[in-house]
Amino acid sequence: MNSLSNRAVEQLLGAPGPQRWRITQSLIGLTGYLALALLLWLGSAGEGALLDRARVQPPALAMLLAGLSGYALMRSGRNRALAAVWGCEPSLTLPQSLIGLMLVTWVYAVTGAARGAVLALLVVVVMFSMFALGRRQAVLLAAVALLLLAAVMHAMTLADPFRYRADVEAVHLALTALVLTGVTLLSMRLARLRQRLRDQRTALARALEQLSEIATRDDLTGLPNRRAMGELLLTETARHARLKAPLSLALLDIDHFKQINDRLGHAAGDEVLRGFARRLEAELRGADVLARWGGEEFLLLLPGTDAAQALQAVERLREGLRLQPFDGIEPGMQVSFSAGVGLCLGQGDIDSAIERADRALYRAKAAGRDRSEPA
Ligand SMILES: Nc1nc2c(ncn2[C@@H]2O[C@H](COP(=O)(O)OP(=O)(O)OP(=O)(O)O)[C@@H](O)[C@H]2O)c(=O)[nH]1
Repeated sequence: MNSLSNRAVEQLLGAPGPQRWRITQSLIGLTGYLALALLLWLGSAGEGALLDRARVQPPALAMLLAGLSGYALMRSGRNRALAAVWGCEPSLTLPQSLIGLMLVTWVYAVTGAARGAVLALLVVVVMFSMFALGRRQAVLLAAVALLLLAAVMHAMTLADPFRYRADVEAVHLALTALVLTGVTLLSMRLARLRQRLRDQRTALARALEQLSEIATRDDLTGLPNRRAMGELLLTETARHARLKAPLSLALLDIDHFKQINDRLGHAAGDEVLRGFARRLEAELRGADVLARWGGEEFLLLLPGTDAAQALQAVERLREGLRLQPFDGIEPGMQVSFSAGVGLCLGQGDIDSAIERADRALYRAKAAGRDRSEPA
């Protein structure tokens, strides 16, 4: 039963999303037109009716046609193509409101003594449209509504000055102008509030992005930090176990870094860390990830790489580093690193694999530095 009603809603309103909202709005418009056409029909029924059937029938039919075509346009999705051609938003609010205004002023012209009530409808059309329009379009729409009304009133006072007195029409026009001005000012305020809300949402999204960047990046080198690498290790080991592919990691430590700091200063030491990260990253393959593990220590993750290939990759990094001396910090300055390189056998092996790499790194340091040791 539930799925049946869901299917009926889907048939009527289309798939969920922004277009469904537009279709719903067009259905609300169609309902409004239907209600007004029904009122005109009822008001013109029977002997001595308030309204003249011959005069109200054409605008009533035109309203039905407009309501149905509005729904058909949205339901078929043709509104998007039209919006692209006209350069407006896909709800087609402005053209639809202009049609609504013309129809309502037409109804005003044919409803004789009952026409005063129609003015409220004019305000309703403008009010509904203003929620979707920008400030300039809102003012334009209110101005068009008043101009249309003034033109119809003028024509009526010329055609039948006894029934349509100029002073009564002028009062109608002035009151409508007053209400429309109020509605326009209110909608401008709403538009400002909506804009502020949009700006706040954008700022919030940007702040969240920055926060996640801060939480996962090392600010000195721009590399993923220890926390991000920890998460990556968990997902990558699980993925590689599923793929039954090897995964290696290498712990890299810059040699004699304390001396660099002591001799050149902490700021130069920072610059070396940045330059080291940049140089190594430039040599890495797309899938490999280098993270700052702490101090002058880096962890390299090599997906789809066995231990022998990982050792080769680390030696390629060493060669790349050798070819790019740190001239900007001190002419001819060479920076080297020692590394422990080995396989990681799965999620449960992450900590021990890092420990094995750390012990291998210690051996590389003990053996004279600037070399790699298998873990
Ligand atoms: N400039 C700078 N120095 C750092 C940073 N993090 C750690 N260090 C320094 O890195 C140095 C590491 O020194 P040690 O652990 O003795 O190692 P080392 O001098 O590289 O010697 P070996 O590793 O044995 O070759 C310490 O002096 C730390 O203060 C940093 O972010 N910036």
